[in-house]
Amino acid sequence: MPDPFRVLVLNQVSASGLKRLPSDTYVVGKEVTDPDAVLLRSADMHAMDIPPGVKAIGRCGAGTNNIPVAAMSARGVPVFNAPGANANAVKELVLAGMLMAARNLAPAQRFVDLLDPGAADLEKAVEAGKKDFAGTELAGQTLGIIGLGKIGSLVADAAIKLGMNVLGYDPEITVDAAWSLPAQVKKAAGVNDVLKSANFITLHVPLLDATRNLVNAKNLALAKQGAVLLNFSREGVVDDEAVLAALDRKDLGWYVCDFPGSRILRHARVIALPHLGASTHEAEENCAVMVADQLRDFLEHGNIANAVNFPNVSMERESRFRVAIANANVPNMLGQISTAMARAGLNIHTMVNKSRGDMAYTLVDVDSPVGEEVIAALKRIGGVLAVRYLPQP
Ligand SMILES: NC(=O)C1=CN([C@@H]2O[C@H](COP(=O)(O)OP(=O)(O)OC[C@H]3O[C@@H](n4cnc5c(N)ncnc54)[C@H](O)[C@@H]3O)[C@@H](O)[C@H]2O)C=CC1
Ligand SMILES: O=C(O)C(=O)COP(=O)(O)O
Repeated sequence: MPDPFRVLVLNQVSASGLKRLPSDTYVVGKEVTDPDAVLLRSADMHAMDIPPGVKAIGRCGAGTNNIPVAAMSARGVPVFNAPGANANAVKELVLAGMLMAARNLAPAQRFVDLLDPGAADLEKAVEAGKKDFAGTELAGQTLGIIGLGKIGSLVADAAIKLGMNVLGYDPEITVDAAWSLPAQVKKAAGVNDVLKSANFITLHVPLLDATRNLVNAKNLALAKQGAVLLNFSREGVVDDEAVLAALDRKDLGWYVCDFPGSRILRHARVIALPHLGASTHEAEENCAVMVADQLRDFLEHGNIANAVNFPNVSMERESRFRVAIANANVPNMLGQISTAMARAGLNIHTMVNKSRGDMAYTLVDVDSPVGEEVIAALKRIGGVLAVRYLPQP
């Protein structure tokens, strides 16, 4: 009986997902030591000393900016995520955010909270107060969407159905995402174009060097007066100081965001939520199940689906003896790998090799057991980052 896989869990991950890792072959929990894999949501792994035995990381969500992806790539460790699994939850909260801003729901709620429940003129006070919270309807307004991936495209679809005009910008849109966009979405030339034209601007990009401070003092100066900015993306995508200045000048009407950094807390025109975008039972379950299944397929069979730093590679088992190799995407790796196997008298039954950027990944099924010396020889090949032997009973 092989040793069970050990999976360290860093956040509150849905039990439905954890159940996908059977207790006879997995030890899963928050106190697990010497883990083979880490499952998490938003815990910050940048400062963490990631144990050398970690073979995979599973982010039960979309964004991986909390994980040192480049360092994991250098170790040949895939970082899995759950594309689209929480997109509907975020879309619905974006709609809520637009409505909260358009209808002044936050100050209206505060007004009602302060009414005296015992007052004889309660109804009169309600009717007198409501004029301060009159708003606008969404239908007919223009929504600008920056980032048209899993979330952005769902937001576009919902906004069109609400009667909004939609303007989208995504310089790296995938073919699949482009196909899933409603035909009515108009293409913007850039962030400036979106800011100039939209009454509502919503951000759905990952936090990358290229997207840090994507919305800043320079482009906020172009915003339509009273425009509403929604940030369900990440804190660093927006320059908070610039937003505060734009709110104070009344250039922006509202800032709705899911990341209540210290600078924006308690501003009267900021609607801040505690990173709630993906916090629905459905999204938590979808993400955890998707990532746990991907992690299991990788740990047990070496197959890779939805790793942000690896190609998708999957191969049906054609023999009981499989070797999985992560290597740099440079010439002659396959030649060296097959030579090392041939030297040990191993016959390759079938193999698959794919690459993505600097990373390549190879699965090799051989006809007979693989000795430790072969695995050691494969590890010694320059450019090989990680080697795993995955025999089946
Ligand atoms: N508030 C919350 O709880 C949640 C926040 N998020 C955040 O939303 C982000 C997006 O999530 P998904 O839509 O699922 O990811 P996705 O990967 O499907 O879409 C991201 C899109 O952004 C585009 N993009 C990249 N750089 C861009 C740029 N400079 N300008 C315009 N577009 C650019 C990409 O081409 C891609 O189409 C995540 O990376 C995460 O940071 C995601 C889920 C929940
Ligand atoms: O999926 C994402 O990128 C999110 O921001 C959701 O984060 P969470 O899983 O709720 O900690």
